[in-house]
Amino acid sequence: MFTKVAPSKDSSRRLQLSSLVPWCSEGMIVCKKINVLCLLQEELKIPPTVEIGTYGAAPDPPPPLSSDPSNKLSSEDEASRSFGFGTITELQNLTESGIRHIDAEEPSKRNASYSIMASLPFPSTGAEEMVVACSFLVIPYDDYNGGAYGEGGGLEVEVRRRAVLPSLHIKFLSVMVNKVFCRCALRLVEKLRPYAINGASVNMEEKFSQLTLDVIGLSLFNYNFDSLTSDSPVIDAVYTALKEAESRSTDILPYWKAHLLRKIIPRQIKAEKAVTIIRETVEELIAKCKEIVDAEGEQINGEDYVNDSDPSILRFLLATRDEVSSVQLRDHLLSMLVAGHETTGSVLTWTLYLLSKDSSALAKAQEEVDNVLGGKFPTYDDVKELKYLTRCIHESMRLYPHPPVLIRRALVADVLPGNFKINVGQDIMISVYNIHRSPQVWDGAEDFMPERFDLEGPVPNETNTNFRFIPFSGGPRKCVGDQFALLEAIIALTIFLQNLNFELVPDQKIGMTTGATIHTTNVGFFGHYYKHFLHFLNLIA
Ligand code: HEM
Repeated sequence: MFTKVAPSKDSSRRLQLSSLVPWCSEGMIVCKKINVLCLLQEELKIPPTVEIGTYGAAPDPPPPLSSDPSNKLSSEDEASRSFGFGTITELQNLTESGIRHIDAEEPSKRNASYSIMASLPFPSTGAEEMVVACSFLVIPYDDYNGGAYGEGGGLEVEVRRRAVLPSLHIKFLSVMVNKVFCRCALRLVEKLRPYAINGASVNMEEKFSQLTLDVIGLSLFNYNFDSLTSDSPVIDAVYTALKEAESRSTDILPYWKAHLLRKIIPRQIKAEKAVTIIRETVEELIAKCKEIVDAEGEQINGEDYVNDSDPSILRFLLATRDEVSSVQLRDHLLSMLVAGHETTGSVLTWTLYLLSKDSSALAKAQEEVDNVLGGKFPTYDDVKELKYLTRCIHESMRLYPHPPVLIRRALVADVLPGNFKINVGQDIMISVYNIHRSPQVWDGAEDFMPERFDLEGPVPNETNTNFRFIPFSGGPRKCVGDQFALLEAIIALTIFLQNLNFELVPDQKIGMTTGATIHTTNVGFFGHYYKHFLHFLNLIA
């Protein structure tokens, strides 16, 4: 998305948003590929292998935890299984029509991922999926694995979450606001100033991607990618690996699982090299940090421990001295790098885009920023007062959720609300995009209306919206970085709005293309056909 910038103060904080980075293949091709994949899987009777965001070779399909389907709940039990906000029966009542018929008569003839995808009518109302989302996102690890950012089995995910969650405490977040988020955002503004002065347009998707890479590097390992300023082999490697992860999520066949092919196909050779560079860099950072922690005999003092000279998550994790190997630590950190980089960059891109299309919302957000901060840097406490801007970000995540689809693989046979019969090894895909844009779920579903989320009410999440709003997913696999990401996005936009005005470069046809997140693209389609097409694409991408 290209934008034109102008310095704030005198005339304006104006930046022109314009065209786009087609990172991924054009949408129609993606959706055809997935269809073909599903048909092939059905034909060959192999479990689906759609993966998003994994590094390196994918693990083998997990063995079922329970080989005895009779251990499953009876239908009465099923109906009364509680999900914290109601039983399945109540959930079904959330939609007027309940779940639509979805080829449930002959489930054994189909692979469920195909079955579920094919039988939800396109465009789906979103309401059906909301009900399913309510139920299976909150089911414990043992029953479903696979997430948007990796396929780790239940235990692996639990270990990872237990390891990283304590590091994201409030004190850490407030230190990050000051030491990392504000500084990186200011650096972005400095980088944009020349564009503003010269009246040149700028690709904001690229700039936000660089910003969020710098932020996540500093926060995770106190490593400055400095991608806003420079190019380096490590930055190249990160982008190559991320792009590969995204491409794999839409490849027709997972040919890259074959060891030999990984050694001869140029794209795979490049990807393997990139992953090696990243792994070695992170291993080096871990080793260095470990040396310092050991030399200082550092001991953690309390749950909200932050080291002043190095407040990173790596330092916290090493100082806690939990039983975790360097390889595990490296993989925890890399999964956070993948999960936390492009997502936040995309949220920033689309929020800016939406604000550029709605001058009254933009004016309100700018006014709030000026009133609350009066030109000073935002602190952790100030963020609570930036209510309108925060709702703009929520509304942007409603319209453009990243990732647009959540994936789970069933480890045991199950029956979801609406009598969706699920067999072991089958994939279930929930289109967050459809839920978030469903007219049965939202009034003015396609409109950008930040006020729909009460400014004085609680921050919207999956629980207080009954799974109508699930940008960070929900249940045991919910995003661990939700608070971090929200703060990062609020601070970046605040500093951006304080310093720059912006407008879209006129006459652009901005569209979407999906990978692990929704990217902007100027390969556009118009009107109803385009929307219809996207609905379809996002349901199965
Ligand atoms: C606005 C930005 C972000 C969005 C929209 C987002 C959204 C999500 C979603 C939807 C999931 C998948 C959950 C599922 O499969 O049910 C997820 C997982 C995850 N996110 Fe985020 N995320 C964001 C930023 C971050 C950041 C900044 C971090 C790290 C600091 C992070 C760390 C993770 C991790 C580690 C997982 C995997 C959890 C697991 O393996 O169970 N995310 N995120």
